[in-house]
Amino acid sequence: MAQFSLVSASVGLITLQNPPVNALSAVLRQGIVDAVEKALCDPKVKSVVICGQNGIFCGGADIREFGTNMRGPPLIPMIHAIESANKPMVAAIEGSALGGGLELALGCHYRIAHSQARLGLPEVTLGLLPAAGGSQRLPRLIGVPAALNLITTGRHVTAAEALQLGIVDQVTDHNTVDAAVKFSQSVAGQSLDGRRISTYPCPVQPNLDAFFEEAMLKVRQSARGAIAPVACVQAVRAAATLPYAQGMKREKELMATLFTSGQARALQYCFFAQRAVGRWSTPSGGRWDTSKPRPVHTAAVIGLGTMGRGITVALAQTGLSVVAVETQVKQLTEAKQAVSGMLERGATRRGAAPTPDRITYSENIQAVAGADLVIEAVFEDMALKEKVFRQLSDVCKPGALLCTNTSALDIDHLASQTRNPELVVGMHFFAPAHVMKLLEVVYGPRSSSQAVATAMQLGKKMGKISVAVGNCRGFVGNRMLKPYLEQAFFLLEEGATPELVDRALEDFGFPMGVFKVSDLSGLDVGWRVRKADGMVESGLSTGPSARIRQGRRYSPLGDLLCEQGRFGQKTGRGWYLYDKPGGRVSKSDPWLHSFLEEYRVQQGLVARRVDQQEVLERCLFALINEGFQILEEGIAAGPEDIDAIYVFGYGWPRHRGGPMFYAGMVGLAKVMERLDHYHQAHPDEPSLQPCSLLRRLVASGKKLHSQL
Ligand SMILES: CC(C)(COP(=O)(O)OP(=O)(O)OC[C@H]1O[C@@H](n2cnc3c(N)ncnc32)[C@H](O)[C@@H]1OP(=O)(O)O)[C@@H](O)C(=O)NCCC(=O)NCCSC(=O)CC(=O)CCCCCCCCCCCCC(=O)O
Ligand SMILES: NC(=O)C1=CN([C@@H]2O[C@H](COP(=O)(O)OP(=O)(O)OC[C@H]3O[C@@H](n4cnc5c(N)ncnc54)[C@H](O)[C@@H]3O)[C@@H](O)[C@H]2O)C=CC1
Repeated sequence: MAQFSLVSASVGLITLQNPPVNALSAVLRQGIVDAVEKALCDPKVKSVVICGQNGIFCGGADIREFGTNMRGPPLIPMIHAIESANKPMVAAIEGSALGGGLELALGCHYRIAHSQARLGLPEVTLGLLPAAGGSQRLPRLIGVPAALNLITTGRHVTAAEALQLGIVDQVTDHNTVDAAVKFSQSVAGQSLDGRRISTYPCPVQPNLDAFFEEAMLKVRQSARGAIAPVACVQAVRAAATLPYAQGMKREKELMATLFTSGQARALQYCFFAQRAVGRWSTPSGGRWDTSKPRPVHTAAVIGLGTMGRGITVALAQTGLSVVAVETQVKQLTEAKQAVSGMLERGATRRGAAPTPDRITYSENIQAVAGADLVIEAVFEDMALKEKVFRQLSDVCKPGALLCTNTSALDIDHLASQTRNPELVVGMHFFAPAHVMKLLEVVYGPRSSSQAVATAMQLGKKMGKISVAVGNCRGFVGNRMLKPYLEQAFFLLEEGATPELVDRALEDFGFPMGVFKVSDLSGLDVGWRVRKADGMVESGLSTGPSARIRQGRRYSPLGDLLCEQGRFGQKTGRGWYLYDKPGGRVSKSDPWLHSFLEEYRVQQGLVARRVDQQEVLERCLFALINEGFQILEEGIAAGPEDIDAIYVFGYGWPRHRGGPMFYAGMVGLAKVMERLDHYHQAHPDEPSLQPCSLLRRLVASGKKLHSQL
């Protein structure tokens, strides 16, 4: 609802009341309409202030209403009524003014913001555009380039930037409502003619056609198939070229195409999934709302290679004291330099002071004795990790949490090396650890709920999307990656090229195809794992048995490349060619194509035409099938957990909602039918056999997601 009160004898104060973020639900919209009418009819009221309760102006339209039969007064006439009022309407912005919230404020004649407030039009991140006049008013207020930037990226701006851009009229460090009330009194009675943004001409944009062509090219490149950014550019173009009323018509048409789109549903699902994963639970009864995390003031990191360095930076940036241990002197020296460089660059980006003084370096594990939490990031070698965990168990103070950043190894086995296995969890960061948003918190059967709660809370403080998952080989993300990679290799054997497979995946929306990613992370990483698993036989034998390992189809292609010293970008050659070792730009490699042809001849394989659809179905459905298996085993608590992991850690296109949501969009029956089809053609590939949960869901007609 919206509360109306008279303050300072002549100011009508309208307070938006819909916790937690004052989203513009039907009830709130009705409340605003009623309160505005009251204020305009009351002769005692000379000016009006609109604010939000509990320190937040408004988080925008109520996203939960989308997709339902929306009732209540529509936003657009409500905002027009505010703008056309003959008494000054002032928005008092505290906390956030986002989406419809900012559009409401843009309908007001003046905007006063608290210095800590943040403003933005994030609709594009939900697959929409600012369709309550935002796409037409903002360019008129701040000019086309600045408005286009905010609308196509959805980024939030600080109050200071909003003032500089001209979105707000004043910024205060004091009580925003008091400041707005005073301000409204000072302008009461003045003409409002120059204050109605819809009447402003849009500032002239030089070289309009070229400007919008370039803008469209840019969003198409970065949107990777997302439709909302494209519609946002079209809407702003309408603002720049059409009178306001016609621009509004165009805004509405564009919104109509977005509003019911699958992409909007997927993006809105991601918004809630990102929040849902914070409400974790474990099979042993641990829960987010009943488990109390332990305080963490000092953290330690063991091993300062690629991951340890990033983790150290992320911890220091969170404000913790960090003890960083590395046994190799050369690595330690390099790590110190790298960490201070990363901290400096991070501070420059955020406009904050660097924080290297919070880090103590040591070559000796004894230095971690005072830490509340330790994260081990030494080589992926079980014997080494066992030794480190035994040492930690001896050295650390009682109650210290012992975490491992292992990508795949058994957490419970590591816990068994310590005196307090209940204090051991996985904290699986993703490279680069100070940048990537995802953190898998892996609990073993003996991990205490307090240990899980502590790691989850620390992840949140570090700005990560933390997802609690059970203990199995590869946990959730890497486990699902295995069948995906496997299918990509098989497709090469059957006639595809790395370019074809990557193109299909990139067209689907991944930032990089599977072979480019392999080149980036290093082909030797998987090779080492396959060797440790006893899968690698050196040299190439021929005949079908050469491609069967442990009773299932196996492709030695990756191993053969590694034997040639082709480790990817680091060696300048992998699935692609690079101009030098460490080069970043991939080129098609004729050698690789001849190699594939020779390999097929040697193996008696006849290349056939593989199309993009087969690439997507085999790679993605095999990955999704593993996701169902993971759900069935209870390794992930729900589909949101898997989807969040893939969207935030593996580049799954957000506008497709994550693999499990995508399966629902495609239709579970179709996914199962295609898997069955491919499994019949390839009976030696168990990852193509639909798992029993998928079969049961299809048989019962049940859905995995209530949104679908
Ligand atoms: C606001 C925040 C910055 C706060 O952050 P924080 O404090 O960290 O809290 P959170 O944990 O994020 O949130 C707490 C809690 O609140 C829920 N929540 C947050 N925002 C919303 C919201 N807007 N709606 C509903 N619920 C919300 C959140 O989920 C949490 O709950 P939980 O999930 O249970 O844990 C932060 O929350 C934030 O960033 N929020 C989102 C801001 C945002 O994106 N706003 C934009 C919303 S979209 C919008 O405003 C669009 C419009 O206004 C346009 C409307 C026009 C509609 C016209 C329709 C016409 C259609 C025509 C087509 C016709 C088709 C046809 O012809 O049929
Ligand atoms: N590289 C990646 O992309 C990711 C790696 N991981 C995991 O993180 C862990 C570390 O991986 P990377 O950082 O890539 O390895 P790395 O090889 O870059 O670094 C490991 C570091 O540990 C040091 N070290 C070895 N034994 C030590 C000991 N006893 N005490 C202190 N330091 C010791 C080494 O000298 C080296 O500097 C592995 O378990 C890996 O599986 C997890 C996610 C992603």
